[in-house]
Amino acid sequence: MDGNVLVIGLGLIGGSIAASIKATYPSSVIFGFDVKEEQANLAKTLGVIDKVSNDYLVTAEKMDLIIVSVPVLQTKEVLQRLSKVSFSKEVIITDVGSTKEKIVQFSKQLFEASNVTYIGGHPMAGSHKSGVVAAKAHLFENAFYILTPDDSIGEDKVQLLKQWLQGTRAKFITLQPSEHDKVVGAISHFPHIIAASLVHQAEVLNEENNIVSNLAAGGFRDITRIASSNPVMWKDILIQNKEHLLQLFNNWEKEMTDIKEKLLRGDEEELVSFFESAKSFRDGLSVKQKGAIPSFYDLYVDIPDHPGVISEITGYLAKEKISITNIRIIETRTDIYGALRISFQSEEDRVKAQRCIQQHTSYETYLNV
Ligand SMILES: NC(=O)c1ccc[n+]([C@@H]2O[C@H](COP(=O)([O-])OP(=O)(O)OC[C@H]3O[C@@H](n4cnc5c(N)ncnc54)[C@H](O)[C@@H]3O)[C@@H](O)[C@H]2O)c1
Ligand SMILES: O=C(O)C(=O)C[C@]1(C(=O)O)C=C[C@@H](O)C=C1
Repeated sequence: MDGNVLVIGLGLIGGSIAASIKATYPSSVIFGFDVKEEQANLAKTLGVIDKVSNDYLVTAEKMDLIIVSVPVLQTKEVLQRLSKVSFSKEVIITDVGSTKEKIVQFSKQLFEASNVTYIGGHPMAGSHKSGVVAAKAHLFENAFYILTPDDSIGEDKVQLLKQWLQGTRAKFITLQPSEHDKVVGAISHFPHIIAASLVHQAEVLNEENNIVSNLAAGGFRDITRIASSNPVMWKDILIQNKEHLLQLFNNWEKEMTDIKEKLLRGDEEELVSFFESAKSFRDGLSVKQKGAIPSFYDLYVDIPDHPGVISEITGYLAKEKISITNIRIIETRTDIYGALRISFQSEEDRVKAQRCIQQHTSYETYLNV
C-alpha cells in the first residue's frame, strides 16, 4: 500500500504512528505539521516523517490519510479547519484523542456531505513522556486501539484505516463514543487525577519533613508514575470528559467514605475483604482476553542493580528462542534489587521463560508482584 499521509501534531503519539506507517509502507510519503516548527523539523531529522508541511490546509488537499494527533481541545479546532479544505480525492481522517464523545459528535456535522470519511480513534497506550523524541514505532504493540466509527460508515473504510495502521501491531476494537468515555474515564482519566492527588498529599507532608521525598519509593512511585504526564494535555482531557468524571468523583467519594468508616469501626474482616476483592479483580486483569486493558503474560524477575543484568536475562531467553513483547524495570525498590517485568505473547512462552531463568540464574521469579 502506498499513498500520501499527513500527521498533524508530531508529538509522542503522532510521531509513533507516523513511524509505524513508514515502517510498514516505505513507499508511502509521510507529511508532518506541528505548530512548533522545531518539533516538525526534529521529526524530519529523526526520520519519523518524509516532508515538513508548512501549511497543513494546503498539504491536506492531496492526502489519502490524515491523522490528527494534537491535544483534545485542539483536535476540534483542527478538524473544523480541515472541513473547509477541498479535497482532490477521497480521504480518511482520524484522530487519536483520549476522549471521543465530544470530538465525534462535533465531526459528524462537519464532514456530513463531503468525500471525507472521519473515524474517531484512540490508541490505548502511551507514556508520561511527550514530544517526538519519545516516539517509537512499536509503542502500541499488543495494546488495544479503539475505533469509534459512526454507524453510517462503510466497513470497507474501517478496514482501510486498520490496514494503514497495521504496523502499530495494536488490537483494534470498536466502541460507541459514550461507552469509550465512560470506560476510559474510569481506567485512565480518573486514575490520573488520583495519581496527581497522591503526589500533592506527599508534597504537603514533605514540607513538614523532607524525608518523605527520600522514602517515596516502591508502591508510591508505581502508582504515581502517570503524575509526570503533560499537565495541559490532562487539563484538556478532564474538560472534555467532565460529565463521566463528575460521576466517578461521586463513586470515589463513596468508596473513600466506606473504607474510612470500616477503619473507624476497626472492622478487621471488612478491611481484609476490601483489599481481597480489589486483589482478586486486579490479579485477574492480566489473564483476561477482553476489555480495555490489554492482556499480557507477565513474568517478574528480582534482579540485582548492576550493569548487564538485563542483557544477561534476555540473552538466555534469546538462546531458547523465546520472544518477548515488552520489558520494563518496575520502580518498586530503589536500593539493591529491582523488579524486571517481561511480557510474553502466550502463557506457554511465560512458563518456558520462567523455567529458563530458573535454570540459568538464582534470580527469583514471580507471576504477580
Ligand atoms: N500521551 C499518551 O499517553 C496518549 C495516549 C493515547 C492518546 N493520546 C492523545 O494523543 C494526543 C497527542 O498527545 P501526545 O501525547 O502525542 O502529546 P505531545 O505533547 O507529545 O504532542 C502533541 C503535539 O501536538 C502539537 N500541537 C498542539 N496543538 C497543535 C495544533 N493546533 N496544530 C498542530 N500541532 C499542534 C504540539 O506542539 C505537540 O508537538 C492527545 O489528544 C492525547 O489525548 C495520548
Ligand atoms: O502509560 C501512560 O503513561 C499512560 O498514561 C497511557 C494512557 C493511560 O492512561 O493508560 C494515557 C492516556 C491515553 O489516552 C492512553 C493511555
